[in-house]
Amino acid sequence: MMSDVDLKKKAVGEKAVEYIQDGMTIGLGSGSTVYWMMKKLGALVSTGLNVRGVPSSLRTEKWAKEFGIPLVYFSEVSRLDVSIDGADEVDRNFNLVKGGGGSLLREKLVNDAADKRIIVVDDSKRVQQLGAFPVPVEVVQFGWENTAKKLVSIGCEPALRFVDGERFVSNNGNYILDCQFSNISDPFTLHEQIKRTLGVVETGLFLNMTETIIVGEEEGMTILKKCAPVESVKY
Ligand SMILES: O=C[C@H](O)[C@H](O)[C@H](O)COP(=O)(O)O
Repeated sequence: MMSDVDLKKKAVGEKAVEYIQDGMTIGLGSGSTVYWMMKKLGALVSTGLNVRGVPSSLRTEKWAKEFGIPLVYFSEVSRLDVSIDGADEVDRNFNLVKGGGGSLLREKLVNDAADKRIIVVDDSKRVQQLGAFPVPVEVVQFGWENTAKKLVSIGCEPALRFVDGERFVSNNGNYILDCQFSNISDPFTLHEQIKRTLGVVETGLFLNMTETIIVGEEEGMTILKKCAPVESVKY
């Protein structure tokens, strides 16, 4: 049986597919919420919807192939019509923490190329202020220990990510440092500080990178849109 959280993820993932129209090129995000969007999208493709997707991770690429979603190389498209992605935290200013699954760099590249960016989350991801979830920071492997020390000096506790007892290596061949800050009052300044650190490739702070957030709740969902009234969908 599916857990309550999984039911919420499934509901918002499937809802996001309503934003997709025939002929669109779609940025396919990563993670367990996006999985449901892709499954539904695959079903629509099998009944004739004509779309193509750019995957933001190898796992997403695998799912796309499994669900029959046609893919196109990122290098072959200049813009995407829409991107649909998950997040680890969303604040009320539409800023996000992403990268819990380690796909932040490709996700940022893909989302940045989209004309419309939709985020799908369950309500446990909504926060007053970013930072309870440690900010994933992708760093080059060479000299990562020194990069980590530099990050300590800007006020965080970085932890090298391990998965199944092994050092996690991103799809780009880099390590991830999960950086716990005690308080992220200004995510924009923090992002710039981290980016200026030698050895850092990208941060999981996605700032001003979405206009629509679909939040799955117990009895429905809330659709948050920048500069538009909140929509409530009840079951
Ligand atoms: O690197 C992973 C991504 O940023 C995911 O979109 C994020 O971690 C949310 O994943 P999930 O939908 O599985 O909670």
